This record gives sequence, C-alpha cells and structure tokens, in this order.
Amino acid sequence: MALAHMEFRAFVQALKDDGDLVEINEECDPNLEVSAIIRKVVEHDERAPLFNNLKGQNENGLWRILGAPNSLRSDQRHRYGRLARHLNLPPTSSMKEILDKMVSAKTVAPIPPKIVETGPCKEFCLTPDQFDLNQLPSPTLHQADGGKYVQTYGMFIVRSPDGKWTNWSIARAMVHDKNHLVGLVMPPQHIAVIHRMWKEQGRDMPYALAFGVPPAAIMAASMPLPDGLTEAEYIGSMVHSPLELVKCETNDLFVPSTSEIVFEGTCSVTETASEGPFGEMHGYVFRGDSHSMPVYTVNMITHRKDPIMPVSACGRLTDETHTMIGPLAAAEIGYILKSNGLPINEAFSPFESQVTWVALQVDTDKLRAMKTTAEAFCRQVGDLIFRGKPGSTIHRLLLVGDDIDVYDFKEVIWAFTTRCRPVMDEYSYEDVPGFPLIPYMGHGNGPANKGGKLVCDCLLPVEYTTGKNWEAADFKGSFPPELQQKVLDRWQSYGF
Ligand SMILES: Cc1cc2c3c(c1C)C(C)(C)C[C@H]1C=C(c4ccccc4)[C@]4(C(=O)NC(=O)N=C4N2C[C@H](O)[C@H](O)[C@H](O)COP(=O)(O)O)N31
Ligand SMILES: [K+]
Repeated sequence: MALAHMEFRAFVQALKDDGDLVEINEECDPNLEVSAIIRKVVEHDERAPLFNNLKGQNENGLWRILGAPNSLRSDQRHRYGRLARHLNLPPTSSMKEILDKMVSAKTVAPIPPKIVETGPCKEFCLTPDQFDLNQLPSPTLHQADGGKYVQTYGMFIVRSPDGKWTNWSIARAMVHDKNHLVGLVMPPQHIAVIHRMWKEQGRDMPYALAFGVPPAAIMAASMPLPDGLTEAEYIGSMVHSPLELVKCETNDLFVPSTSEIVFEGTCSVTETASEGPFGEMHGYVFRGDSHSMPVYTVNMITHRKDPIMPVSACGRLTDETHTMIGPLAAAEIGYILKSNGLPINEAFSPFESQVTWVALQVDTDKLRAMKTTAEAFCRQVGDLIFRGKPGSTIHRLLLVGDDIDVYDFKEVIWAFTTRCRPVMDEYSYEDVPGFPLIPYMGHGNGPANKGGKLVCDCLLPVEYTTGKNWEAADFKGSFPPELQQKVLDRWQSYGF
C-alpha cells in the first residue's frame, strides 16, 4: 500500500489505523441523511464517517462516500491529525508545522509528474449511456440547496489553451442532469481565469474532475498558489517524489493514476444553467440565491472498484472550508509579506472568524528598526494583500506583536479587543475586490464584490518605537519565574 499522502485509499486506511474512522455498513440515503451525519460529525470533531452502503450504488460499487475528509479530531493532541495525514506529517503536528510544509516547496526546484500508461482509476470506464448522475448516490447536502452537490472535495484539472499552465483546484459543482454538472466558476479563482482564456478563443474548456486524489494534491489544490504555477510540479517537490499521472480517455489532460473516480469532459464557454443556492463556508444558505454558471458535460466516468467519493458537507464550524481555505490562504499571505521584506513571523486564519480574518504576528524588533509609522506599515501590508488574489477571501488583517500566538484565538482576540482602538487604529479598503460569499457582502448593504476590508493595527504605539512597556497580568507575566516553578512543583501538595 502506498503512503497515505500519496494515495487516497491508503489515506482512508491510515484514518482507520488511527481509530479516526467510523464504517457505516447499514444503508444510508445520499439525500440529506449522509450530510446530516457528516454535519453532526464536523460540529463535534467526531471520527470521519465512511458510508459503505448507499442507496443508488451501482453493481461495481460506484460509489461509497467518505465524509469530513479533512476536519478536526476531538483529541487536542491530534487536533490536526487528518490534515497531517494529508502531508505525511505526524498526527500530533501543529497547524504551524502543517502550513510550513505547504510553503516548503516554494524554495526548491519543481519535480514534474511522471506519466504512467494506466492505473487503478482505469479499472472501470462508463460512457454517458452507462450512467445517470441523478441515479448514482449524488448527495444533497442541505435541504435548501439548489441541487445535489456531488463535487465538494474533488479536484478540477484545467489547462490554459497554450498548454503551459495546468491548474488544480477545488470548486463546487452540482448535478444538472444525467450527464451534466453546473459549477461555481468565479473570478479571481484560477479556474475562472483559464475558463476566460478558452472563452476568448470561442472553444469549450476541456476538464477532468478527479475524486479521491493523493491527499497532498488536494491540499495544494485548495491553496492560492501563484498564477501560472502548475500544482502537480509543486506537490512533487513538496513530497520529494513525482506524482504519477495517467492520460484521460477523452481529452489530453492527466489525472492522478490512483484517483478513486474521474469525470472527464468539457466545460461550456457559452452554455450556462442555474447554480446554487448552496450551504456555504460561512454557514448560510440563502433561499433563491442561485446564479447562471457554466455547464460541464460529463463524457466519461472512470473509477476504481468500490470507489470512495470524498464529501465536504460545509457550513458552520468546523469543516474543510475552515481547516483548509483560510489557513492555506494565510500561509500564502505570510509568504508574500515575508518575500517583500516585511517583518512577519506567522500568519493564520482563526476558525472563530469563520476564516474571514488573517492574524499576522509581527517581529517588533525588526518593526522598530524600520522607523515607520502605524499608518505607513498598515497601508504597506493592506496594499500588498488586499490588491492580490490570495487575500480575496479575507476581510480583516490583524497585526499583532511577538507576544501573541496567532494560532491561539484567545491570544488574538485579547490583543484585538485591548490594543486596537476602533476606527482610529483601523485602515479601511473600499476600492479593492470583496468576497461576495460572506453574507454582509453578498446579502448586505453595500456592493457585493467591492470593499468592506480593514487592516486592524493591534500593536500599541510603543511597539513601533521603544517596545513593550507592560506586563501581562497573568500567571506567566506577573510572577518571577522561580515562583512560577515553585507553584507548579507544589500544585498537587497544595491540594489541587
Ligand atoms: C477546500 C475547499 C475549497 C473550496 C471550496 C470547497 C472546499 C471544501 C467547497 C466545499 C466545495 C466549498 C466551495 C467554496 C469555494 C470558494 C469560492 C471562492 C473563494 C473561496 C472559496 C469553493 C468553490 O466553490 N469555488 C472556488 O473557486 N473555490 C472554492 N474553494 C477554494 C479554492 O479551492 C481555493 O481558493 C484554491 O486556492 C483555488 O485554487 P486556485 O484558483 O488558487 O489555483 N469551494
Ligand atoms: K490551487
């Protein structure tokens, strides 16, 4: 068996070996029942459910469902264990270690994928007369959704017309009819950028949609890596070995050879259909909230025996849209700021902000050496991030000092509520792209796609000039170290 980060089925086995899987063998209904179970799982950081017996499965087992593929574990020591297993890291890894791994490939040479003749994803091939997406166990995830969102954790593979750039990304898609999908294609996402290139040439865009890809791949697919970067090469260098890809049957794209299921086809550059509403990452589904989006034709399905379809039943905390979209964008944001010489140590998107914030830990020694002002520094950070793609989903950037652990929300919110004077210490951005999926944007008072962003300066003025002039009124901050040690050593004998 391959390693968990390189083959989805090995990943499922790793969850089982970790005691992090519940195999459900009684028949479950993909119409809401499966998602209700997944929602209860992710709202309580329960073990991942593997549905082995779904209403609508065909004679070759197409398909089973793994819910909550990258959500949280309840044991605090293994909280990010599922994410760690995506990257061949120990299950006790911290979020910092996980995000550092995701940016580690930026400074090494890309390792191109290896093309192989065939692979497990080719065990079965179905032409359109042999499948009906409405009869297969396509899940309905929220009762107010506009359709069956069969695509929530698969990987879209699309390539620029000149063949130079192959982008891998996650974008939602729902069943439109027996062999068509309709999916969210939204600027500034790369799938929309490439779709536009094909549209300008008047040619439908070939795509592949691979489900159950190598977990390391799906992590990069969910990360806003630079324009023009081919994820397959990036992942190769991140895992220090080439990914094995196999050619599609009906177009010239390549898919991971061990994919559980592959949909192949073309995405129309002219035909659209009603897409949504969908219970989205900020925790809302607005009835009637549908839009015209491109139609994907499914010309072929290939799959493994008894294949597993991963499903992210997203919404309120804590699912893959929170453990991946925010933190991976934060990793890219942190890298951009450091690459531009700004004194940033760490970047994280707190789940409690519904991943609409990124907290940035500032190296305040280096900040003081810059002899800058709060306004100049905050504008420098805001201009770099709010005018670029990786910041497109983030509406608040919080600048905090070295004493604040950005991975601990208690720390972040303490600094924000006590060191950032509302209005005066906040720098607004109304002339930058906004994220319409956030309810106060898409269903709020102002323009859905523009503005509504802030850089919040949670550094006190002294941190820019002479440095911290306070002590935290807490156990670690207000007592001599030897007294702290004495109290810790005697804690039991005191009677606690
Ligand atoms: C992990 C994950 C990521 C996403 C999604 C989901 C999950 C589970 C579901 C559950 C399907 C919900 C929606 C929510 C989605 C969403 C839509 C717009 C912005 C953010 C999220 C969306 C989507 O429908 N459309 C989209 O364009 N991007 C999505 N992303 C983010 C996207 O994978 C990253 O941004 C990545 O960086 C893309 O690659 P690139 O273009 O940078 O190369 N999708
Ligand atoms: K990506």
